[in-house]
Amino acid sequence: MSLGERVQGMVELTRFGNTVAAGVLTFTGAFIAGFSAGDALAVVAAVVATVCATGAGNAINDYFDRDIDAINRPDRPIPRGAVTAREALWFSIALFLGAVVAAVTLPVLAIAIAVVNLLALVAYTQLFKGLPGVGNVVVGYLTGSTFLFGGAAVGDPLGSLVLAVLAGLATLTREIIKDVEDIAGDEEEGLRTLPIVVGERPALWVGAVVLAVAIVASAIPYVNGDFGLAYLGLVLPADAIMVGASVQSFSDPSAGQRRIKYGMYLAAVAFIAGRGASIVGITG
Ligand SMILES: CC(C)=CCC/C(C)=C/CC/C(C)=C/CC/C(C)=C/COC[C@H](O)COP(=O)(O)O
Ligand SMILES: CC(C)=CCC/C(C)=C/CC/C(C)=C/CC/C(C)=C/COP(=O)(O)OP(=O)(O)O
Ligand SMILES: [Mg+2]
Repeated sequence: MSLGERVQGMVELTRFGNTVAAGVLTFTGAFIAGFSAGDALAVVAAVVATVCATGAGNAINDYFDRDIDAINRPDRPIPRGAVTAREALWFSIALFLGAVVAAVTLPVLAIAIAVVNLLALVAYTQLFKGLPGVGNVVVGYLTGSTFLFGGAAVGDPLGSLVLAVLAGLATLTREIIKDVEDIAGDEEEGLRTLPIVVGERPALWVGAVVLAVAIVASAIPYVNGDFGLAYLGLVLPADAIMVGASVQSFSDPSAGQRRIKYGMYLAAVAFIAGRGASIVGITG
């Protein structure tokens, strides 16, 4: 393999798009909680810690999954020979260290969230992924926690609590649907994911109920007066996209989980717009 192919393999190991998205979520958490110019360094450190941690988590997932991926995902960097398993492991360790170095500069609560998250990322593939629903809850927690982490970095972890809980619930639903999509491969690997244990339709119903709770709760920032019409005007279409996606997941899980992700991005934009409007004094 040429140097270029190895570097491309390393970048792919991190799932670059997802790592950048996770960094944006942490920045959003800090923005919703409220930051000033004096928080700039802490926000940068929190974003760097999130990007490194997510890249490390994805790389170590491919390291542990290398035999399974040789069958199910032969295009991934380790099975196709772009990077060796050892290189992937060392790359992941380097990224974990980068996350630790960035995180130790933050307030103690942010450090605590980082420690829990780094341990969860290391343990995910071997410990949580194969237990019914547990891996899904862990990924939901990790995604939601990025907002808490951004808030904690600027001294207000609870400032983005509603956003964190909604993101965690919507991610939980999406992960359950993704497990329905992956039943064939996961069964071959001997994993006990939720749809394998309880059946496809019951699992999709669990996902639908979790999403329904999140959608009802998405009214809270408007009802309690934190955000105004800018929020409502964007979160309602986001809710509608996610309801449609949940219904679609019963006939086409793959399309359903992709559509939920679009709804989640629009919901995140609704929070940013709601906060932006309240900063400039538009409260209606
Ligand atoms: C009901 C309601 C209003 C919910 C709020 C939803 C919200 C604000 C979500 C924000 C979080 C968000 C935009 C997440 C983006 C998706 C993401 C990066 C999820 C974490 O990824 C884990 C997953 O395993 C990666 O999968 P894939 O995308 O298939 O590579
Ligand atoms: C705030 C801090 C410090 C960290 C946040 C870290 C975040 C946002 C993680 C979210 C993304 C995540 C859960 C990554 C972990 C690795 C993972 C679940 C990878 C998915 O790998 P695939 O190979 O696609 O799926 P499976 O291995 O689960 O089948
Ligand atoms: Mg994997």
